[in-house]
Amino acid sequence: MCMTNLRPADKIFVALDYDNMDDALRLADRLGDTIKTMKVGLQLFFKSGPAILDRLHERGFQVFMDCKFHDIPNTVAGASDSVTSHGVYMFNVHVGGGLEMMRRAKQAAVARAQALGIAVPKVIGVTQLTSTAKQVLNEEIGIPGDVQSTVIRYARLAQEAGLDGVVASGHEIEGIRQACGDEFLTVIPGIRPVWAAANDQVRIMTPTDALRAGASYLVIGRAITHADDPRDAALRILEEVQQSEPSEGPHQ
Ligand SMILES: O=c1ccn([C@@H]2O[C@H](COP(=O)(O)O)[C@@H](O)[C@H]2O)c(=O)[nH]1
Repeated sequence: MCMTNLRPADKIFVALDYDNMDDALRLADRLGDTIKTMKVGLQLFFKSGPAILDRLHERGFQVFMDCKFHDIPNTVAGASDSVTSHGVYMFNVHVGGGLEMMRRAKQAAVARAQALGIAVPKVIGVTQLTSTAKQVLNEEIGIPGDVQSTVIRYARLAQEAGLDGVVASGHEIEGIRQACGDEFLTVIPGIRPVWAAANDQVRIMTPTDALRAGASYLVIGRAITHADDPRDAALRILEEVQQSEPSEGPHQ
């Protein structure tokens, strides 16, 4: 699928990082006429269980299940089978789990989706978290060199395993596209409009710059969810990115 044909709003995933389903659904409902995909992470999932996926699907949203599986191949295959049975649009695994783990995740997703006659979810590899700085990578995690080189190496590995794309920061989009091609998805968190706080994110980029760099999708949480008026913040972000994509005129 050519991501460049998507409307800017369809490239934005809103991170529903809430501790209860009511707040999550309230925000989703406020954005439902604009945003198509909601991201469910572990905080919300542990409180709501799979019911949150059903409630979002009933409302017509696609779901990116951000569970970041990282375990032995057999366990990740089982988890991938289970998450696929919920009809999610996308889920992710850590590239650090290795080739076999990623291959098994993808195979399990394909097998379960085919058995159910549903679309195969996009399986995405997490490279290095956007909260990770070079110093942390080198001195705590123990990987030498710059973040960009590691992210690109991980992206190549994810592609070799048959994954559909990777999670990375905006700063690595160009390198990933050069290494893995334009069809390989880049899912980009650490997105911060100039008017939003960085919080715990380190490798940040504005929505406009990330889309200009070729991001397939942007993941945006607190810039929207912690705003005084989350809907207004989402619309402001959309206005900013639409101005940077003049060719998208008819969809705006
Ligand atoms: O490297 C990563 C991987 C995942 N995330 C997730 O994205 C959102 C970002 O939220 P913000 O509030 O916009 O910072 C959050 O749910 C993370 O778990 C990430 O930030 N970085």
